[in-house]
Amino acid sequence: MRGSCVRVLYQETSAVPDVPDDVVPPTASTADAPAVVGAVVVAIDGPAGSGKSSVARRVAERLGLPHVDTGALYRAATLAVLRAGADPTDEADCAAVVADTVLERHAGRTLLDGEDVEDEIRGPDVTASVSAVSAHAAVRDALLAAQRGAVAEEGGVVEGRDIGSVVLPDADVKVFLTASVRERARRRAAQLGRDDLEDLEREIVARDTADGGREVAPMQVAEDAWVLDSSELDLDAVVASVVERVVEQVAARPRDPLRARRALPRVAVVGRPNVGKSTLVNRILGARVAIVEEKPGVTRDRTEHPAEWLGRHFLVVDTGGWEHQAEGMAARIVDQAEAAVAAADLVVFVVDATVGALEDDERYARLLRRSRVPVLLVANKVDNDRQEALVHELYGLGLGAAHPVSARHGRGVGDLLDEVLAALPTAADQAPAVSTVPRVAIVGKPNVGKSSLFNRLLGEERSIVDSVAHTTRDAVDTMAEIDGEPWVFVDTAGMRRRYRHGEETELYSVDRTRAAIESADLVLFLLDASEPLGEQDQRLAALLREAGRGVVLVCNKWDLVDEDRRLDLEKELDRLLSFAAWAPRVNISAASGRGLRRLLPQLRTVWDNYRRRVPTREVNRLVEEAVARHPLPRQGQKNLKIRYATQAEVAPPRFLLFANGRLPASYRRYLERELRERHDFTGVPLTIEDRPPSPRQRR
Ligand SMILES: Nc1ncnc2c1ncn2[C@@H]1O[C@H](COP(=O)(O)OP(=O)(O)OP(=O)(O)O)[C@@H](O)[C@H]1O
Ligand SMILES: Nc1ccn([C@@H]2O[C@H](COP(=O)(O)O)[C@@H](O)[C@H]2O)c(=O)n1
Repeated sequence: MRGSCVRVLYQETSAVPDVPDDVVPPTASTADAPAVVGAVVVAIDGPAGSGKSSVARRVAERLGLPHVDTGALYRAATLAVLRAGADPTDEADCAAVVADTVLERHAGRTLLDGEDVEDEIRGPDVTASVSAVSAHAAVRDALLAAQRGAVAEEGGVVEGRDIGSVVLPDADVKVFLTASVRERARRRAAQLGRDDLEDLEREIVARDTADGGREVAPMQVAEDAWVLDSSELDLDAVVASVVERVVEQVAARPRDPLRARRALPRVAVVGRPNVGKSTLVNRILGARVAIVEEKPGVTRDRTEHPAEWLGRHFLVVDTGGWEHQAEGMAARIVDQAEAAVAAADLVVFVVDATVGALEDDERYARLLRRSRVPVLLVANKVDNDRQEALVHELYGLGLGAAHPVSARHGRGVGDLLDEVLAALPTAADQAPAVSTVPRVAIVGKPNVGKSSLFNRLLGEERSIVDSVAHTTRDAVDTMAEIDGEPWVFVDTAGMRRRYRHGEETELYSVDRTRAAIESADLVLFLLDASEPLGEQDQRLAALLREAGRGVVLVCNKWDLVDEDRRLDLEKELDRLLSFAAWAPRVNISAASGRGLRRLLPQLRTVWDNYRRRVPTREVNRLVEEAVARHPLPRQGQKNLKIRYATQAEVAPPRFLLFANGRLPASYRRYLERELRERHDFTGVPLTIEDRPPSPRQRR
């Protein structure tokens, strides 16, 4: 059997290697896929000939997103059915054909079992039968995960009939593109060079009726879709309004750090060679459809695949076999497996239950126990009840009870996936809500005066409203009202003192400070102005640089600073905080209270700036004017162009530039300076990202 699976690839592919039964190998690669930052998903549904493909392709091009033509998949599946001589109205026949077919899309072409069929699927025979084939639940099921997976990482502009309602109900923007039947027939006639308008109208109505009247996933206007009637609009006007809509939507999207930092949680499947990892991965990906994808910079020894279970999406990372003291190629595989563990949110450690725990399994278990990643131990090859007893022998690995599965037969895999979901972080776990009350972390090396500053800030008339202890560590956040305004001070327990070896020390650690900074909006970075700045200050500055929070620099012990020290300090500060020239500075003496009057107003200003939003129109005007003053450089043969600009996020502000190539960092810095000149972003880091076209669009 040629593999009991439909493989649907939306990536550039090389030759498809021979594969053993039920193993889907990684074959695709994206040369330099853009980072998963602010991936946008645009769904464009609509009736036949309404302009979906033309609009989706251009919108994708303009926004630097992949274009996903789902109709091409149904058309290719239909061609396979016709070629097999199967009956397009017979669900079982169609499903059987589709299950034994390899469908690929790359560079705008459609391949059926390796053959380019892009032109043939657009012909009248396929068009006449495609509605019948696509009405079958079994066919739709087979293609569903592939369509979702196609946008799981990079986002994309996806066109079809049920994208906004069924395939991607969480799409950022949903457009239902329509036009009168007469207009669509006219356009089609022009496109195909036909003049039988009435026949064309009849064909269009027949396809709309079938697609809108079927029981499964009919064509329909999704509840939150924007209906755009293009009967009296030309193509450019339609494209411009869709792009504008997307840009506005992205700008209005609430801050979502999970999405911004990493799209999906990762589950790494690891274990010795031949314990059944790949078979398990294929089971997890779903019996019949997998988008096989290689990540840039990742060799075939470690591949990532979008997967879904009970409506939740995650990435499954398939790794090569782990061996102790491996050399050469095997050593590289081990490196990749270890890297996969380090980057994972959850590790599925597979052991062959029929041979029990070998020395290498024990070594690997020790390594995993030391890692901070949660681990699910899986006993594979448990094909029947009798073999369940084998599981108990794996307790000795110290990773808890093993989950018995048979990856080959699917036994126990559903239960395992339930466990995977339970162990994975949810979006709610990872994405702190947008703050309405500012959260402030006071950070600085031990004994720099954090507690004194905190007490001074709160003063006598100010009331502590509440202190909330976290459950996982002894951090305490303090909510306080200062001059009638609520503030949260993060991890105030970290400022407390404790005794160790007879000495008073602070509860201080870099990890703890990092956690405090990450959970805050604003940071008061406290330095001892009276002493040379040292290594600990540098370490904290590095944390600040990474975290991208609002910052007020506080130079404490100012009463001890003489003229010589002041001159040295300026130089030291220039070096230490060269990346944060935007941070305001207040010199204080927390002990005497001198200078403190100025601190709270600064903090308020930074808080306002941190949430500042510049309207899209204004951002575009500013960029246009900046480009007019300093034209963009050429990139090879191409004139670089910024097509749109928008502020995609607040708190902290993030700007997106949709360009036709990579903008030099120096140019982004220039635009940052322009933004700061016209808008008050004192105290706030600005991120200026460009979104060049995806590799597929560059071809
Ligand atoms: N707003 C428009 N004004 C004029 N022509 C248009 C407009 N939109 C699309 N067209 C033209 O109409 C024709 C059909 O468009 P297109 O193939 O993109 O439709 P479609 O919705 O993808 O069709 P199908 O569902 O059959 O695949 C193309 O020649 C396209 O250039
Ligand atoms: N999401 C989708 C996309 C398409 N179909 C079916 O495929 C036919 C061809 O689509 P085109 O966009 O290429 O015209 C279409 O008529 C539908 O029957 C679908 O069902 N769902």
